[in-house]
Amino acid sequence: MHKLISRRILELCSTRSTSKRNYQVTVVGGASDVGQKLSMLLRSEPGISKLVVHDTRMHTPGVVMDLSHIPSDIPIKGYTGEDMLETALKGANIVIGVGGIIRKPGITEKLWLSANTEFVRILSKHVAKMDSMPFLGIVTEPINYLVPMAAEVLRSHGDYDSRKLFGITGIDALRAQSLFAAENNLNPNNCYVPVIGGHSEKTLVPLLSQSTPTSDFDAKMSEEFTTKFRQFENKIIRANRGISPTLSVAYSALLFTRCILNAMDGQPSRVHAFIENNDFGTAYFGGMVHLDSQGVKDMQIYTSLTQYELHLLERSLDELRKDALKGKKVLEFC
Ligand SMILES: NC(=O)C1=CN([C@@H]2O[C@H](COP(=O)(O)OP(=O)(O)OC[C@H]3O[C@@H](n4cnc5c(N)ncnc54)[C@H](O)[C@@H]3O)[C@@H](O)[C@H]2O)C=CC1
Ligand SMILES: O=C([O-])CC(=O)C(=O)O
Repeated sequence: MHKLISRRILELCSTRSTSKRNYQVTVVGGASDVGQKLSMLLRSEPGISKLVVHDTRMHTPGVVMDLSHIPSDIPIKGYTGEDMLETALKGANIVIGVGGIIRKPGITEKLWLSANTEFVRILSKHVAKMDSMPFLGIVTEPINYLVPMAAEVLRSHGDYDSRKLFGITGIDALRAQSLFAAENNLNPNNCYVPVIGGHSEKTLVPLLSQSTPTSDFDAKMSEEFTTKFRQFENKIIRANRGISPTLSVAYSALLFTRCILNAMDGQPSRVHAFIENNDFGTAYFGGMVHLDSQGVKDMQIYTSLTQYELHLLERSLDELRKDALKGKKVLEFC
């Protein structure tokens, strides 16, 4: 039964929206590397009635003009500068936050963190002022504490609906799927490995015990898989000469948007994301989220985890508690 569900999850998330209704999607930080790629992918996504690209970068109009030369029946509009953020958000059903700063050589951890915190703080504050809360998906890192921080800002500035706030973490499931297929010499399209926990080396928990197809990894192989999987982020940054990945990240944000479009239309939909969830003794948790037209319905629960997976989960929860606290505390200094 579980295997069938897993396969279905894959089908659902990669199925294009067949939406007959129309929805506005606003990409904030849309002139960034990830934002441009995501906007290009969204340009031909059915179910979107209007694509809005917002960024503080002065070349944003050029990015929008470039995108407009890809023939599409989806109108596209661009806005530049923080004073235009309110206008860019107006009417949005889905808002994707992909701004801030990318990790790259010369950018210190402190600068990276403060720029990304500021980006998410400003975005959340403006979203809180909207007439009704749109679906808000955050790509900006570190997700483990910027999503809890966004919730705090939304709560203190307006009507906050926790069912509509998501950290976009589909990249983790895509990486686990690709690695599992490569290690087993399988077609990735037929593989699935659930990933729970958070979006950082110490909090990612791949569940090989729940894989499709069933894994015959012994304990040592499972540990090796987990280590390799958890190091993917650093490995790709190193291979990219110090720069964060953008292609697969944009693709995972496309899948996220698609799943939300399907859910808004009342179709069964599930998405891999980091959300407010108290079920595991921490305020926020990531995994496969079941959606309905109002947002989060519940999160997939897995049984029969191995001792090793339970140990990883315990350690992950400790870290997630600290990250959520950091997210709340960081606002005191803003
Ligand atoms: N969740 C994930 O797996 C990953 C997340 N990321 C995150 O995605 C974000 C974007 O990465 P890149 O596209 O490579 O960054 P980038 O450095 O190419 O661009 C960042 C963009 O954010 C814009 N921006 C900054 N403040 C803004 C504001 N207040 N309003 C509107 N726009 C604003 C900048 O003008 C710039 O265009 C980064 O924060 C990074 O942490 C990147 C890779 C993986
Ligand atoms: O933190 C970053 O910039 C990169 C990242 O999240 C990832 O590759 O999963």
